[in-house]
Amino acid sequence: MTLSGTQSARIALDARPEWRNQRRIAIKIGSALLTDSETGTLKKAWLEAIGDDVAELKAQGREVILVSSGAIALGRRALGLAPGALKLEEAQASAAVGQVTLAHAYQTVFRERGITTAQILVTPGDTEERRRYLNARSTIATLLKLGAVPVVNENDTVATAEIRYGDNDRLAARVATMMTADCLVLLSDIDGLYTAPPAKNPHAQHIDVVTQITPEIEAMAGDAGTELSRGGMVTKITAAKLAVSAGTHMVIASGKELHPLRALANGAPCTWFLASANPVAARKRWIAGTLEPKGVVLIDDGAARALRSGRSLLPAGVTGVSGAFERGEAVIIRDGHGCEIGRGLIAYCAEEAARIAGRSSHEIEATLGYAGRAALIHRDDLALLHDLD
Ligand SMILES: Nc1ncnc2c1ncn2[C@@H]1O[C@H](COP(=O)(O)OP(=O)(O)O)[C@@H](O)[C@H]1O
Ligand SMILES: N[C@@H](CCC(=O)OP(=O)(O)O)C(=O)O
Repeated sequence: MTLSGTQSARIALDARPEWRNQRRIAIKIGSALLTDSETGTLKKAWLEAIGDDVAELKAQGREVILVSSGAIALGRRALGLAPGALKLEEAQASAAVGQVTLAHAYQTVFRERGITTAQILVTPGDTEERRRYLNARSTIATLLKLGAVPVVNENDTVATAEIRYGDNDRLAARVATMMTADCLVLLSDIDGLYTAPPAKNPHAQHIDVVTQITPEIEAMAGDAGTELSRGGMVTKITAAKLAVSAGTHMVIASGKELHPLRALANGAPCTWFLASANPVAARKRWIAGTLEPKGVVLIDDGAARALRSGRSLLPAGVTGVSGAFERGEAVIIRDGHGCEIGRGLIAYCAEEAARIAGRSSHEIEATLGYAGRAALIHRDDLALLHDLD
């Protein structure tokens, strides 16, 4: 049976995922939390408290990715722009100024806690186009492996109206799903979703858990955004749809008080949107079922055994390549009998893949003239038939 929104509101709190089981966590921080709307400056004490919270999460062995807004809000005041709506070019100029302040503030506060931060500026193309998606994913994965905290924002200075997210809620959902995060936390000025916009509906009720995003749930969001914050609840629900369909839980929690992540761990009120699958399984299904394969890679028996035991596909095990594909596109992998054993996102275009087929990884540089990735298909980008339900 499908639960409606109001039924899901009555689901017992024990339906919430355990906070302690969330190993890779993306956290979105909105402009209104981080900046003072009167002075257009950073709220230093708030950022210090987030630094403490993230340090605690990292000490528990978790990986943290921050998606932080605030560049436009910080930059506009420095440029002397009057309050009110900004033209696109003014917003972009403000972001160029404010992003420097923002990145420096994170670097300073986190360094005091022994944490290295890294700035990642992305456009929708970087998270959605296959070729660039692999680059963004692999850079962020490397930073996480090395213990750093990536601080992501949209590359507002170059993104034009048609090709930008515009709000960081959806950007955060894309980043979280691209990184197969277990959960995405949207820190907001409100402690979750209510049955109606609370400012206009004093009797609106708080919703603890959403198991399915029905039209009834979507209708609960009011108008989008304010001058300082772009999305309102509308973009948060869109973000929730993106997240849960890719296996990432999403939670909306209040960031108004200091130490909001500690509060979340201690059971503060919030709204969880539940994903039905885990993010790794959901990504494998996406690779296997959603993407249209653009080519075929034939592999030998040794490579087939290596893949089945969880290894990446190296060029040495490839006996043939066909089709026209770009780096990052999906291909079918067939064994020596011509049977499909799985699909994957390939790290080289068709022409390059054919040239390195059968060669060992250390010959890649001499063959192609540049040092590419050792694996033709990384194990994280593989979906083998025997792994799928
Ligand atoms: N059904 C709803 N439940 C909760 N908040 C809602 C709802 N509909 C609209 N809102 C508004 O959405 C706001 C949060 O979004 P927003 O201002 O964009 O915050 P942020 O800066 O955190 O992205 C709330 O303060 C509230 O006014
Ligand atoms: N990329 C923009 C953020 C835009 C945005 O989504 O703001 P918010 O609604 O505060 O999360 C900036 O840094 O100003």
